[in-house]
Amino acid sequence: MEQPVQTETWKARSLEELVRILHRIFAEDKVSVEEVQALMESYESNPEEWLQYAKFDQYRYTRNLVDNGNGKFNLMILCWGEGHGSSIHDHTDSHCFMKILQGNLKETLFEWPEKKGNGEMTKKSERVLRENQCAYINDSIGLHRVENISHTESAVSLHLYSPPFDSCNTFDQRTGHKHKVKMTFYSQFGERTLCVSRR
Ligand SMILES: N[C@@H](CS(=O)O)C(=O)O
Ligand SMILES: [Fe+2]
Repeated sequence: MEQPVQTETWKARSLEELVRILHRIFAEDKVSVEEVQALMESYESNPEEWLQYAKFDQYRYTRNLVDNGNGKFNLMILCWGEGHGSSIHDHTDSHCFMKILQGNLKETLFEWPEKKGNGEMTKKSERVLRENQCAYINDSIGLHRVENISHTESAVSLHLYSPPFDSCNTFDQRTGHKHKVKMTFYSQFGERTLCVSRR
């Protein structure tokens, strides 16, 4: 008889412990999506532990690297000012976990456009993610847009991507046309990333 698959249930009591357990999980050959999602959800957000990474920009959401997961994953904190949102995008064939540390974020799911892409993109669903919730998406589920729709409160989220990636496609909602974009970190390990401009 088949044994039900036993996934471990962890409780991360701090951000540091969460990172430690993630390293252990991702050192294995096979990683269970449910296990990672449950682990991330088990961490009760404590601003004292993540404030050093939470660097906001006035104009758009920021991506702040917390840990590079020994090359297996990237863990980062995203800071969303009032009204900030992402464009519709994919996740470059990676697994994407998104946990809310503060505030609420609205997630809208879209279908992949037809090959050519020549018309309004199809909305599949939308939901509001609340503090401590952890959502999951990958390219086979679809595309999404994430927004802090609040006019009075900022939002902070913790994202894990595996394998790590540094570019993705964004999509125009009206036409479905896609556009490859490079993604950057606003800060890494708590230090603001230097912008070097070359001529
Ligand atoms: N995937 C996006 C954030 S989100 O809108 O899910 C990023 O890494 O910038
Ligand atoms: Fe995303």
